Amino acid sequence: MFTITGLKYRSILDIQSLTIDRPVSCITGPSGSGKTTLLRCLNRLCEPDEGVILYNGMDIARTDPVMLRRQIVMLGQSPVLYDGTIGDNLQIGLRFAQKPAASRDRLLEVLAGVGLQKSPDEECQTLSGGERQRLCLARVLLMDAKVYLLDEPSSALDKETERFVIENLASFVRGRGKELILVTHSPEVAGMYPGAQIRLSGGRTEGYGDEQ
Ligand SMILES: Nc1ncnc2c1ncn2[C@@H]1O[C@H](COP(=O)(O)OP(=O)(O)OP(=O)(O)O)[C@@H](O)[C@H]1O
Repeated sequence: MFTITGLKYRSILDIQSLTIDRPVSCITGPSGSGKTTLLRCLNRLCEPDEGVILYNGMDIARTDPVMLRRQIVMLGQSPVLYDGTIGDNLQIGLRFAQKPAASRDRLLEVLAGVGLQKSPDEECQTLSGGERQRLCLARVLLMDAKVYLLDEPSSALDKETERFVIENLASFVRGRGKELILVTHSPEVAGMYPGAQIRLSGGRTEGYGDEQ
């Protein structure tokens, strides 16, 4: 759960009060309204000029950023794939986080969770844009974080795959007491969580869920 008070970041964000307390929340709003910036503030990739962000009651400004980002992981809009196999690309996030490597069964499980029916041994150079996006998503899910901040995770997917992936993500976080906050331009995705939309306009919140 995040509690945001008096948040200001440059001239981009000005949020007086916002509590994000649902298992799955969507940040929506026009291009340039500050959605990515808000997401980045939640794991200290952006440091606000003013205001306080509490995560489960803890002031994130007073938390070690590396420790914080182990619990609160972010997947940006243009994640990087490395040369090598699908398996290499899945394990690399764990290696960077100094976590033990995942078993082959676990790799297959996360790939299935994002609807990617590929072998971990396959090279990733030939993957399509939507397959690459899902591989990056699977890499982040392997991190076993408490909160997943996902910036347009389904932008390259067809509607059917999008629904499959987002529903799987939602049941993954709900089943394990985790949280998912995703930025989306997709009316279909936002429509799946009508009570949990944070609507941003010009860096200000227009409402969250039933608050409006
Ligand atoms: N580090 C920065 N320095 C200056 N301006 C920035 C910085 N980061 C973002 N901006 C500007 O802040 C505004 C909000 O950007 P942001 O990426 O948060 O928007 P967004 O709502 O996620 O947009 P989109 O839907 O197009 O991804 C934009 O006008 C952007 O150009």
